[in-house]
Amino acid sequence: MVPCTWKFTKVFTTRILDDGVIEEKDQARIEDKNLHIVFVLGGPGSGKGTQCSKIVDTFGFSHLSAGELLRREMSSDTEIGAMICDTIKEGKIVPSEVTVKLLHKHMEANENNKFLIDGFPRTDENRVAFEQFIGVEPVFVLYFECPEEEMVRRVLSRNEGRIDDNIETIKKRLKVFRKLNLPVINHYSARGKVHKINAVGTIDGVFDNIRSHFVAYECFNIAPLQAGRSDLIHAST
Ligand SMILES: Nc1ncnc2c1ncn2[C@@H]1O[C@H](COP(=O)(O)OP(=O)(O)OP(=O)(O)O)[C@@H](O)[C@H]1O
Ligand SMILES: O=c1ccn([C@@H]2O[C@H](COP(=O)(O)O)[C@@H](O)[C@H]2O)c(=O)[nH]1
Repeated sequence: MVPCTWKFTKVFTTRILDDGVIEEKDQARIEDKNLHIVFVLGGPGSGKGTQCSKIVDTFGFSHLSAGELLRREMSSDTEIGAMICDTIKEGKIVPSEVTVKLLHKHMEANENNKFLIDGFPRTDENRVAFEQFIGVEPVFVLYFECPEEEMVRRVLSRNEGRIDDNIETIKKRLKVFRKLNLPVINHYSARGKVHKINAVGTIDGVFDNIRSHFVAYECFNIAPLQAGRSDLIHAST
């Protein structure tokens, strides 16, 4: 599968506002966007969310943290919310169908076509579900390498009140990471898509290593697609 280049069409959503005014909003369907997806993977506390904010500011991607979307859904007073809560407390993985639907919903509602998907796919089953349902593979994958002691230290001092930031759950999350998440990284590694990032160092120092991968990608894959930028392809070959 290649980065998808389906034709661009629009759908119109109609909404009646409180004052009776009819609002028509044109929205690009996800199937019709020329998507550029980067998966951001690494163990708990390796710094994925922190670096995603910097990538958003510098390269104009939209950030979708699968964990954050699930935590928001968890606060809804529904059966699914309760199931997500139990799963997260145990450091286990929420069924693919739930997570992929949430990601799809947010990608469709967002006009951007460049997405950082943080903390997903967690399992091979997640990966296959995403590729089949969304119909696209990532253009590349960032993998944050960080020693486990450092990840534990960071998570325990994060102080955001998360139900899974305690030593018992962290041990379970690390086990799940080794067993289920590493095979996903190996899958993409075998396809030459993984950029390993040394996640130890200052936040700006780590970002310096990440930056070059986005600069190279934008230069060869995004800028040339924009009208009048084909000169960049020729200039660099
Ligand atoms: N390079 C760094 N050096 C020291 N601390 C860092 C660094 N990067 C992030 N942190 C801190 O470590 C904690 C975890 O970072 P962050 O939330 O970005 O990790 P994450 O990989 O997104 O975690 P999770 O998968 O558990 O959501 C935060 O408190 C953050 O401020
Ligand atoms: O795709 C996903 C992402 C996350 N989860 C669950 O959420 C927690 C927290 O995720 P973070 O990425 O660390 O914010 C994770 O331990 C899983 O329980 C998931 O099931 N599927």
